[in-house]
Amino acid sequence: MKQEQRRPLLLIENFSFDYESLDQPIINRIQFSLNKNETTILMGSSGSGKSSLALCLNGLYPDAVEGVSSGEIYYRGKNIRDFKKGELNQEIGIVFQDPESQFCMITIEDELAFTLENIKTPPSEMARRISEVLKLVGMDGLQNRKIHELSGGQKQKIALASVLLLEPNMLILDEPTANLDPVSSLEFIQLIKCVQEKHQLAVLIIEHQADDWLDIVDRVLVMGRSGELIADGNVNSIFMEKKTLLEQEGVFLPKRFSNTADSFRNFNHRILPSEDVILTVKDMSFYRKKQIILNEINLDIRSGEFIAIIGENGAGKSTLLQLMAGLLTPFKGNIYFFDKPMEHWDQKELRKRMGYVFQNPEHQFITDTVLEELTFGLKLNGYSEKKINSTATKLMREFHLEKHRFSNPFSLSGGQKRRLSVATMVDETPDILFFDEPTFGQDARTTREFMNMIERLRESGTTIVFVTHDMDIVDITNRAIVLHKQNIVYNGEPEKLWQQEKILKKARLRLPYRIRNNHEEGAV
Ligand SMILES: Nc1ncnc2c1ncn2[C@@H]1O[C@H](COP(=O)(O)OP(=O)(O)OP(=O)(O)O)[C@@H](O)[C@H]1O
Ligand SMILES: Nc1ncnc2c1ncn2[C@@H]1O[C@H](COP(=O)(O)OP(=O)(O)OP(=O)(O)O)[C@@H](O)[C@H]1O
Repeated sequence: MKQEQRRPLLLIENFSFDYESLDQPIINRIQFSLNKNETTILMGSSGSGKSSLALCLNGLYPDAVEGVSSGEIYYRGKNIRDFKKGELNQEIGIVFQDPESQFCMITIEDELAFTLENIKTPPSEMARRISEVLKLVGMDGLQNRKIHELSGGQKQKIALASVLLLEPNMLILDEPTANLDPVSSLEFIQLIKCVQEKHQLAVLIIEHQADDWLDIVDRVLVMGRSGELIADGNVNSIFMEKKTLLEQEGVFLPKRFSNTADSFRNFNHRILPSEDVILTVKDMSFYRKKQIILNEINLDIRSGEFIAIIGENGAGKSTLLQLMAGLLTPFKGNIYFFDKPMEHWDQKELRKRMGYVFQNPEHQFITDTVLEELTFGLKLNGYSEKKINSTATKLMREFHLEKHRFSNPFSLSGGQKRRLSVATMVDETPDILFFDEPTFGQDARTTREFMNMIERLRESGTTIVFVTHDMDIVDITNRAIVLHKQNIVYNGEPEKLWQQEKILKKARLRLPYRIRNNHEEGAV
């Protein structure tokens, strides 16, 4: 533990918080302090209130939401209620779970300049500061790019850059590596370590999977489902002594503390794909604004396969997924679904036979309640009310959304949104399901249940295609497809991919934990 901790930077005393729309407090009489020069990780099951707490800590809540708080929070000894509007945001920088919600300008440069203007940086210094911070987050030279045209991982890096410009004393990062490729994720953690050490920051990281953070974390806090703080201590004391409690709460134990880290390995190997090709990508190229994204791609997908599309941030994974699902049209070449060119399919029929889960769940929501979201597709397909109700009830139970039946989808927690977006696509059994990073933001229990559901879908004949950055999940698929520089650079069994050091390196991938653990030396 680092020294220099006289008065806590942030002191939280008997603090509770309720959303007016919910019948019980989300945060329940919690008490802790955060210190200068200390890195803390906050864990807890999905929906336990971690993001809500983060927003209370930097003073955005309860004012910005229909909610009520009690108890006190002090920053450097001063009650946060007594800070002027906007003052605390400079002291406590927060990178939101959904970085998109953080941006107000069109280009990267304008976004960062806007932040600098807010803190009254002289215009003559702006270009230098922007260039420096972009270099720091690995986005050098991309000043003029439009933010909405960035990949998910690139957006996350810009959100961090924007907060770093404020030079805060405390940094709150809500699932900051969720959309980063494996190597960017490790680099990001190192970046946080450097920034933390250089400025002696207090850092609070909200994460479901603590593994890669362990070396820089001083302290672990865990929120329970009842909104109480159920654990507060150092890494060893929490993950060794409170194992059972954490498992009961559905919190991921870091793999080095867990006996079940390999549990996914038993999945899927007994379900063998058939030889029947259901989808073919033929000589397909795709451009965005004259820039080539995918070049002459050829690919067959067989019925019953479980496929992972992987590669570095911005490699074109989501683009390929959307092309295969008929949501984008190739610039050149063709895509055939059951031997019929995509453009000849009737859209309604196609949507019935294919499901697509977007990287950002919010892009999928079209109604005002969870229940309506779940029944929307079923109604379109003309099912009886009885069938619609029973399917919606089953899905809400399976995805732990019963309590939120009448909640607005946009007010759900990150993990709940992700579960809802998946649930709306599995109301029937389509021929093929495309998932863009379906497991990010999930706790251990919901990830396990999700993977069980994937197995059931495969048993009933659905082909599954994932975009993922989770190499332990890639490890249990039938086939890994690696994208790099507009091309497929690997297309085959994951087991053989793990031996291709050069490909792993250039595509910024890592080995799965089981292999890293077997030969720690030289592991990627
Ligand atoms: N604006 C809101 N209005 C009403 N309820 C909300 C709102 N935001 C969050 N909630 C509810 O509060 C609870 C806690 O949400 P929060 O986002 O804080 O959880 P979390 O621990 O960060 O979850 P996750 O790990 O899934 O991101 C959830 O049940 C959620 O549905
Ligand atoms: N709407 C858009 N307009 C222009 N360019 C875009 C648009 N969406 C994505 N791009 C660019 O296309 C490239 C591929 O993006 P894509 O989202 O397919 O990458 P990805 O491999 O899924 O990345 P990530 O892992 O970060 O989600 C990136 O360079 C991205 O900046």
